Amino acid sequence: MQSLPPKTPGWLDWHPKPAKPRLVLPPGAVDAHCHVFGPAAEFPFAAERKYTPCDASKQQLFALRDHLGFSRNVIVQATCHGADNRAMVDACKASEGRARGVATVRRNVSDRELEALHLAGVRGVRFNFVKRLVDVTPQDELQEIAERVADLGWHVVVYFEAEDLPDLWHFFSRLPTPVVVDHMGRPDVSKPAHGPEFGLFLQLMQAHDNVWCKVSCPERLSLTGPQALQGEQRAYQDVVPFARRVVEAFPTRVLWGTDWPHPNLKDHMPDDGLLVDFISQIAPTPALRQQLLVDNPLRLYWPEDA
Ligand SMILES: O=C(O)c1cc(C(=O)O)oc(=O)c1
Repeated sequence: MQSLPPKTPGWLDWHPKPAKPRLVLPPGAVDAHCHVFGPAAEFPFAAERKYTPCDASKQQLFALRDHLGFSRNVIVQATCHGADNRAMVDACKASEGRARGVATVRRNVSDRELEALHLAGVRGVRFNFVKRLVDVTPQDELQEIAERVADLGWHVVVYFEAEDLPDLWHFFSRLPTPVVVDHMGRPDVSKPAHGPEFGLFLQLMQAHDNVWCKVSCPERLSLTGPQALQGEQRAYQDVVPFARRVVEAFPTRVLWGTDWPHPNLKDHMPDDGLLVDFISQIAPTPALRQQLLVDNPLRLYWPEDA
């Protein structure tokens, strides 16, 4: 039997026993950002990966979905699988229509491969600019991919660090699809939510009505906590002003996701039930939560049901 690669040193596995959220989610709520990892024995990780995670299977993801009270998932291709979308596609196909996917593809992807991804439930591609996660793909290659997937009605998900937005602004501005920004463009939350750095991100959304934002990953962005552990209902206070600004300014273009199984967290692994409770701090009214968790993700991923 082939031996499996060891996890990256210091790797934190997902929370084994998350609480039941206190927040009652609206019917039809979508966890619009989560991943599957392997299982490595069935779906090996990519040679070019920058980390080796624990396994996080589709069955475990669907069990979490049900436990937290979500109806559907959007499964985003994780960088540890490179452009080998088999684990994500397998999960989408097994979901009985309750999961859509976001893939990673290279310039040489064929039209038939794109069609097969579409049939499996894929509705977007992910472009990653975070240097600790991927080697840079030239922008002309990404532009070409964006133009091809635009014809399928897909969108582009982008992941980048706030300090890189000035350099990426022009590229993002020209993309011919909806553009969904992961994790609020990773603001440095030690800087003010009303300051120039986050202001530039808000300007991007203001200037381009095809730009959407995932108000996700407070556990990744927070510097001072408190962490979503041990029943904490007011977790990640330092992230709240950022996410709340986006939700209130652009209520029709925000999405939320758990980011389960939370790759590369270094200091703690959040309780996913308490992460769901965090939503009430950033989308304080039922109307905002209906848009964030149901109406917006349906428009993008299940337009036939919207
Ligand atoms: O910040 C991260 O480490 C991270 C990594 C990945 C991935 O490896 O795909 O996805 C995410 O949404 C976040």
